[in-house]
Amino acid sequence: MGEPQTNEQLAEIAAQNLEKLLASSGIAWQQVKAYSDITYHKGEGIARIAFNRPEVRNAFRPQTIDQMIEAFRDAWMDGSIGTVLLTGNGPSPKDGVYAFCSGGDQRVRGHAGYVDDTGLARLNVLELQRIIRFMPKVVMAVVPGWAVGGGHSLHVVCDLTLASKEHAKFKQTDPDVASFDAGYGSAYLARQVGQKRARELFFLGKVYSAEEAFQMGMVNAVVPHDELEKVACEWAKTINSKSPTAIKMLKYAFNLIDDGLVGQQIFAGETTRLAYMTDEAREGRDAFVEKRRPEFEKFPRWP
Ligand SMILES: CC(C)(COP(=O)(O)OP(=O)(O)OC[C@H]1O[C@@H](n2cnc3c(N)ncnc32)[C@H](O)[C@@H]1OP(=O)(O)O)[C@@H](O)C(=O)NCCC(=O)NCCSC(=O)c1cc(O)c2ccccc2c1O
Repeated sequence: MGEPQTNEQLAEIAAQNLEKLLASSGIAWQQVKAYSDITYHKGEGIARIAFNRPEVRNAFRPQTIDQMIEAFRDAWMDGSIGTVLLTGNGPSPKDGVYAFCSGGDQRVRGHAGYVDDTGLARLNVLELQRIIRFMPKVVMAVVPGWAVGGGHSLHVVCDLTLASKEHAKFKQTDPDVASFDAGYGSAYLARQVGQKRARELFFLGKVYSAEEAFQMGMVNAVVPHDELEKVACEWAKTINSKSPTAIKMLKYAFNLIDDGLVGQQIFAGETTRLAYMTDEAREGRDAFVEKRRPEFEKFPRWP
């Protein structure tokens, strides 16, 4: 891309790219908080959380994931947010290539994990996966470019994936760098694309286009690149127009069979919340507080 540029020039190009990207959605985004490795915006009931290290294909280091976890927890607790978009800013100011995420930053991989500022070796992307999986809101992966390694696994764990027709590329490099996501990244992928395809993805590490990923069943829609953010926000608005309880219970219902007792616990927890909202439950609580016998005979035994 022409002459080598200074870090300041690259930062300026990246900032301009981000401005264009945010404007392309048609949402009046509000920045929630400034971070070093991610960006976090909210608007019209949608949270947009993005990797912001485009010069390394949005590879993550431990602090990237710590920041992601903080943003996701905020979106989880914010009652005005119905849908979260997980994406990667770009393109790279160095060479114009787009990325969703290229997985763990191999430059900070130590002996036993990815080393943070305190010297601790971490695998905290697994915690982020669990938040995406267990939060009661729809999380949509918006894939503008490379989704690779641990970045591929993140799109797999999201509820939905939209991919750029021109630039999205899917690739599993884990065995190339002697790593393996033996949880959602592989086993849940097999639920989406079938056992043979999932094994092919991991064992061969080939590159798949958005269209191929769609045909396989791991992408919901292939979208012209310039419309990706806009379409993602349209999908989010449609989801947000529906019953929040129904969406939450459906997400947990879809998860349940693959999540074992944790899945049952989460689904059951939400049925407890619904039960707490009944007159029958209020009677149980009130009778205890008022030190009297609960009058449960008032309540029907629904067939
Ligand atoms: C993503 C690519 C296929 C893109 O190829 P391309 O040719 O377009 O770009 P370059 O290779 O030239 O990259 C440009 C620039 O970015 C740097 N970079 C890219 N990816 C990373 C990365 N992951 N870490 C560090 N740096 C990266 C690259 O070095 C270039 O820098 P320059 O300074 O030279 O400009 C291709 O880049 C690629 O294959 N990348 C590596 C993908 C990869 O192997 N990722 C790690 C997989 S393992 C993983 O992610 C993982 C993490 C976990 O925390 C786990 C936890 C628990 C279980 C499993 C885990 C896990 O598997």
